[in-house]
Amino acid sequence: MKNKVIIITGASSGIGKACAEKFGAMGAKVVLAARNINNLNEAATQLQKLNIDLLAVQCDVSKKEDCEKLINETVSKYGKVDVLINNAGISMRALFNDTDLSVIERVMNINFWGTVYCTKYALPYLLQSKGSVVGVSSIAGYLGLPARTGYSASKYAMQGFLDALRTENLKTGLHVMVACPGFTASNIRNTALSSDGSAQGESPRKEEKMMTAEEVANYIYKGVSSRKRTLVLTTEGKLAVFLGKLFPKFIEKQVFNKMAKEPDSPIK
Ligand SMILES: NC(=O)c1ccc[n+]([C@@H]2O[C@H](COP(=O)([O-])OP(=O)(O)OC[C@H]3O[C@@H](n4cnc5c(N)ncnc54)[C@H](O)[C@@H]3O)[C@@H](O)[C@H]2O)c1
Repeated sequence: MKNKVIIITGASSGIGKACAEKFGAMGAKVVLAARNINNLNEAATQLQKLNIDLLAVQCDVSKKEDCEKLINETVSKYGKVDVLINNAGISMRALFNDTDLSVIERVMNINFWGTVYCTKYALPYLLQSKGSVVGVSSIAGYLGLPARTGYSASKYAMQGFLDALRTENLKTGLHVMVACPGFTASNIRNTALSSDGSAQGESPRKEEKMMTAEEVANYIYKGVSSRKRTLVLTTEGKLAVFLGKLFPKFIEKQVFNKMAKEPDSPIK
C-alpha cells in the first residue's frame, strides 16, 4: 500500500477510522471524509501524530456535490485514487409499519446513494489505477433483518450495485469488494434511527463482546491487498448467509427469534 491513495468515507469513527489507521500505518496516503468537522479534525490530528500522510475533507455522502468535491480535492492533492472505501453508514431500529418514510429515505441516501455518488466520481481515476472499490455492507445485505427494513434494503442495494459494477468491469482490471462485518463494537447502534428519525441513543447489545473495528480494518486491508471479491467476517455470519440460501424459512425463523430477544426489540 506504500504511496497508494485511499479514500475512506465515514472516517472519523469506528471501522472507517480504524481503516484509516491501518492503511496509513502501511504507508498509504489517506483521505478522510466525514460530515462533522470537529470529529473530522480530531481524527485527522490523531492520525497526523502517527505520521500518516493525510487529507481531511468535510463530506456528507448523501450530497452529490460533496462527493464530487471529495474526489476533486483528492486528485488535486495526490493526483490519483487507488482505493475507495465506501464505509459511511447509518442504521435504524423500528418496525416498517411505525416508521416515517423519511427514515428509510435517509438510510438509503447515505448507505446506498452515498456509495453510488462517491463511486461515480472516483471511477475514472480508479480505472486508470486499476484500483479497488470497497463497500462496507453487512449480513443485513444478505438477510432481511426485522426492524431494519431500510438498513437491509440499503445494503442489498449497495451489494447489487457493486456486484453489477464488478461484472461490468471484468476486463478493465477494476477490483470490487463487498465487506460484511458481523456485529462490531461502534456507534452504529446508538446513532441508529428510531421510527420518527431521532437517534436511538443506546445499543441493545453488549458492545464489549463484539469484534473490534481494528479487527475489521485488518480484514479489509488484507482483502484489498489480495483483491478478494467478498468478505463475510464472522463464522456466525458465514453460516447464516450459507444456510439462508439453502433453507431460507429456517433462517428467517432463527433471525426473528434472535432479534425479538433484544432488550428494546419492537418485534413481537
Ligand atoms: N458495527 C457493526 O456492527 C456493523 C456491522 C456490519 C456493517 N457495519 C457497517 O460498517 C460501516 C461503519 O459503521 P461503524 O460500525 O464503524 O459505525 P460508526 O457509526 O462508528 O461509523 C459510521 C460513520 O459514518 C458516518 N456517517 C453517517 N452518515 C454520514 C454521511 N451522511 N456522510 C458522511 N459520513 C456519514 C458517521 O458519522 C460515522 O463516522 C457502516 O456502513 C455500517 O453499516 C457495521
